[in-house]
Amino acid sequence: EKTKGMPGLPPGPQGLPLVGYLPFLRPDLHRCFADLARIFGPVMMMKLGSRQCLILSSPEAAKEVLRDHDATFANHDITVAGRISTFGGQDMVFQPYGPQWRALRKASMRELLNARTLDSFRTLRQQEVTLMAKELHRRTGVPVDMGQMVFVTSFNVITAMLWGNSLVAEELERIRVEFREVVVGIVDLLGVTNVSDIFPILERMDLQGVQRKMKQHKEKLDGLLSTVIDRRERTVNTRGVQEKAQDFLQVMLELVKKEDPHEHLTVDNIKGLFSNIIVGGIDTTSTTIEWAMAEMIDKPETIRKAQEELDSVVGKEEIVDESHLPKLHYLEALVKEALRLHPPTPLLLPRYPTATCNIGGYTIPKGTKVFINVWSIHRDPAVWENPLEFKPERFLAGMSKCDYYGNNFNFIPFGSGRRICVGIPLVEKMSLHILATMLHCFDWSLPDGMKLDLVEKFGIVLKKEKQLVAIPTARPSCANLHE
Ligand code: HEM
Repeated sequence: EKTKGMPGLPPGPQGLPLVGYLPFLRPDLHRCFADLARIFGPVMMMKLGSRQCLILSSPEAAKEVLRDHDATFANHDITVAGRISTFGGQDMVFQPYGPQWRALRKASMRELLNARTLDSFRTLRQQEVTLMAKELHRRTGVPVDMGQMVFVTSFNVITAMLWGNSLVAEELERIRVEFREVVVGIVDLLGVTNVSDIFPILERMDLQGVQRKMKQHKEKLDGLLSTVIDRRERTVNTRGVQEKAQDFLQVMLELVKKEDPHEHLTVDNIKGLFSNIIVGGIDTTSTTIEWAMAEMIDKPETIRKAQEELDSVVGKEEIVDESHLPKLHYLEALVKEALRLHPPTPLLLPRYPTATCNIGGYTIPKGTKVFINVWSIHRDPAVWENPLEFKPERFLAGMSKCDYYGNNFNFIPFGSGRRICVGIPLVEKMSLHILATMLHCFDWSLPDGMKLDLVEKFGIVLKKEKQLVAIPTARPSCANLHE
């Protein structure tokens, strides 16, 4: 297809009139796209319903979009369910590239996710990780649902940073359980291919019930966040200005009062942002650690190497703290290798161009939905030697300079460019600290008769199909847990 002297559209599979290629897609979308890219190439286009979709599967093509044309592709594509879950798109992820997005991003970076502020929460993270280790110690010899354990720890770390201890213990416990249900529910629904997105004309009919279910989750989330905000407002009012809390919620609430449009935020902006951080940060981080543990249990020599490093850096009988993390090079390589083989967001967060442009020598019409298949880029044999093998050493040798900041397009688990994930500094600390503690304090084995599998379940977050259950056995450093 050619339009007015411009190059043609990228190649791609032919679909049917009206529905396009939709009826032929498999549920494991990342693998399905990868299989098709082997036929049509790394810049591939297909129609899904009324929507033109571009699927990019090579580092070069990703670089064109995320670096060379970053400004044109600086918007995340919002879905009907995404809009509901983010208070009408009032959050950061789905905010169009503009002043409101800038205000949210700036506030998060300045007040929460920069090195200095993150450092000020170091003790808090230590407490939560130690609590996890104590809990695991109590369960020595008993099967533990690893994903759930890490989810609770990540939740405690992140929410304590967001709103400190505004809630009394019993209330916190209740809220934590409800939050987990809501987060899991929202993440699941965000991964559903919703007919309402493909045929906007059908949105009102909500044929799969996705919108109805998402509204229920959003109502619950709204209630939970309102409780947290409400408690804070009351605490500040009764205690007076001098005693007000210094956490992220407090800073955000002050921005509500600002009149300068470059700083002003609404309460829905705060709820949307908190929803991004909780929904987008906790499940992704715990999934990463679950995959890392699963791969390591499958390849026990990796556990042995990680424990040797920990014993030498931390000391056999000491407890890991954050000052050890920069010296744990093998462990860092392990996390990177888990993120390579199992990128938590396998198709990143889809973007769209705000103007018609040229990618890979093809015309990409304005508004096209763009998927970057990071899962297939991370397994591309042209880029990675033995790509299906879990081999952390590759990040110590040839790929040692690969970081998380989207500069090397062979490895982009957090995206790249101006919409790159804001949570990277926190993920780096949390994932290493949790994993280091799990491996330094315990040996791990599978329950009798249980076979490990590494089967994925596609969704907006790529999880293990079956949760990982493993049995901890105490190592010498556990002796220090109860001091
Ligand atoms: C392993 C864990 C995580 C992974 C793999 C991940 C991945 C991603 C990806 C792929 C994007 C889109 C990037 C792009 O379009 O180029 C993103 C955006 C985002 N992430 Fe993360 N993320 C993780 C953890 C977190 C955490 C812990 C937080 C919060 C503290 C967070 C908050 C966000 C936000 C707010 C955005 C939207 C940024 C924007 O639109 O400007 N993420 N993340």
